[in-house]
This record gives sequence, C-alpha cells and structure tokens, in this order.
Amino acid sequence: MLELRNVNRSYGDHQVLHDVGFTAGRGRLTGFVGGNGAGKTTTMRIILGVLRADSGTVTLDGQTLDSSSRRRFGYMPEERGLYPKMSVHSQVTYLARLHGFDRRSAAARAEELLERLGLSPRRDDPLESLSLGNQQRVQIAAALVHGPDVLILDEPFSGLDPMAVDVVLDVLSEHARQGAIVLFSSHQLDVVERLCDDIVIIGGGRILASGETYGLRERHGTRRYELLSGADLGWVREHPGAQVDEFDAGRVLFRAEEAEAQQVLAAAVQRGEVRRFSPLLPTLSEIFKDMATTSQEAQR
Ligand SMILES: Nc1ncnc2c1ncn2[C@@H]1O[C@H](COP(=O)(O)OP(=O)(O)OP(=O)(O)O)[C@@H](O)[C@H]1O
Repeated sequence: MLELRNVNRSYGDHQVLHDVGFTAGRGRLTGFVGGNGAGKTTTMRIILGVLRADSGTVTLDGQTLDSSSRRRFGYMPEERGLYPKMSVHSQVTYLARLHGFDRRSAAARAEELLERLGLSPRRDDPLESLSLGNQQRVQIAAALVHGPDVLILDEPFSGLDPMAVDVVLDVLSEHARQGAIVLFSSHQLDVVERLCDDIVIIGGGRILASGETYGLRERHGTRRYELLSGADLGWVREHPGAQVDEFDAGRVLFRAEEAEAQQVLAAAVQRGEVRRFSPLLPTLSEIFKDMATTSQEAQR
C-alpha cells in the first residue's frame, strides 16, 4: 500500500498542499481527481521524489521511500517527454534497455506492449508522425515497460478517443490485477467513475474525500429516485418531502429522504401500475462539484 500522511508543501509563501493524506492499495485502480491547480501534479511529484515535501511522509508497504524503492515506480508525466524522431518500437526497446533488460527481452517486451496498446501497425514510424492520442499510448507503454510495482500517471486519458480509453483501461486494470498500485489523475469524472475502484478528491490542496468509489456515491448527498407509472404522476410535486427535478406525465425524477421516497412509492401503487421505481446514486461529477463549491466557501 502507498500511503501519504500530513504532506505539506509551499511554493514561496503560497501553501499548495495542506496535510494531504490518503492511501492507494495494491490490485486496485485509484483515481486522483481535482480541478485545475488543486495540487495533483505537486502530490504526484512528491510521491515520485522529484519534489520534496516540507513535512509529512510517503511510505510504501510501511517503508519510507528511497531511490532504490522508487526504481520500481513507473511514471507518465503530464508533459510528454519522448524522442520525436525515434521509431515507436526503438523507443520503447531503448527504455526497456535502460531498465536493465537485455537486447532480446527488451525488444520482446516492447513488442508485447505495443501489441496490447494497439500500436503494432505503427511500430516502425517515428513518434512525431503519430496522432497525439497514439503518442499518448506510446507514453503509457514507456511507463509500463519495466513492469512497475507502483504506476503513477498524470492525465493518462486526456485526448484519447473512447475506444482508446477502453484499451488503456484494460492494460492498466490488468497491471493492477497483477498486484501493482495504480494511481492516476484525471479530469474525466465519467471515466473515473466507470473504472476506478477507489477515488481521492483534492480541492485547494486539501483532501476532500477518499475511499471506494461506489461507497462514496452511496454515502454522499440526497438520493434521487426515478418513478415510472401507467398513471399520471403530477401529484408527486405536491408530496411533502419530495423535490421534483424532472416530470413528464408517467415519469418523475425526484429527490427525497428514504422514508419519504417509500411514501411516494406507496401512494403511486394506490394510484396505478408502477412500472419502475429505482434509486439513483449521485454521479461523481455531481459529488465533485458539490465538494468543490463547499470547500471554496469554507476557505473564503
Ligand atoms: N513550480 C511552481 N512554482 C510556483 N507555484 C507552482 C509551481 N507548480 C505548481 N504551482 C502552483 O501550485 C498549485 C498546484 O498546482 P498543481 O500543478 O499541483 O495542480 P494540478 O491539480 O496538477 O492542476 P492541473 O489539473 O491544472 O494540472 C497551483 O496553484 C500552481 O499554480
């Protein structure tokens, strides 16, 4: 497990991280989300040891990190840094060689990753001739080349089309299933919601929430309910404790506490055939906006 505790960091007299603490577990995908300037990249750089924390600790399986344990890390930075003129295959092979693979296994490892990431047809093309999305896949191959124990990715999905998102997701999930820690930042909350086991939300340099994605959605906010009936549902608007968000004759979307929602359901059964009654969890995007607003208000 990767664990951060009470990590603080300032640039000059501007404090950008305030007692940041969270964990990222083995075998799981952990999404790190926050708005622009929230502190994601700064936190990731501290984990990687390229930036020092002013105070606080980062440990891996209980041990303080040093340069030797960090050799088992893979990193995909936000600013991409590969060789534009080199061919895709040579590039990934070269990086594998730097990590100590012999010539033959480096070439085989590169081949395997390019195949997995759908890049085989472009293996001999120079990086600069690839689309940005494909260059990004090469960057992911570069981060994975040595089978890292801890994989940290800054915005790995930005600029990828939905098919490419799925390809990359498969590769990352498979890597996590082999026992690695995979932590990545993303602005794409729909993607994070769909694919992450755990989530860490940061706002203004403070951790606003962390834990299992589903649990967070279950715990947070007032539930919404969708009710479909053969009869008109206009009466729900007058029902005490129910706040209607959408209404269209036989369909209503409303917010309510559990007890009131059950009363609405009972009343609907009295009035006609209920075709569907389903609680809807808030989306990550709704939770995130809510938390970001609350934290901005708290800091004013
Ligand atoms: N080298 C630096 N010198 C001064 N301030 C910095 C430096 N790097 C980052 N900051 C500031 O630290 C804060 C956090 O930045 P950081 O890059 O960690 O955020 P982020 O969450 O990664 O943002 P984004 O999603 O926009 O990339 C911002 O206010 C930023 O302006």
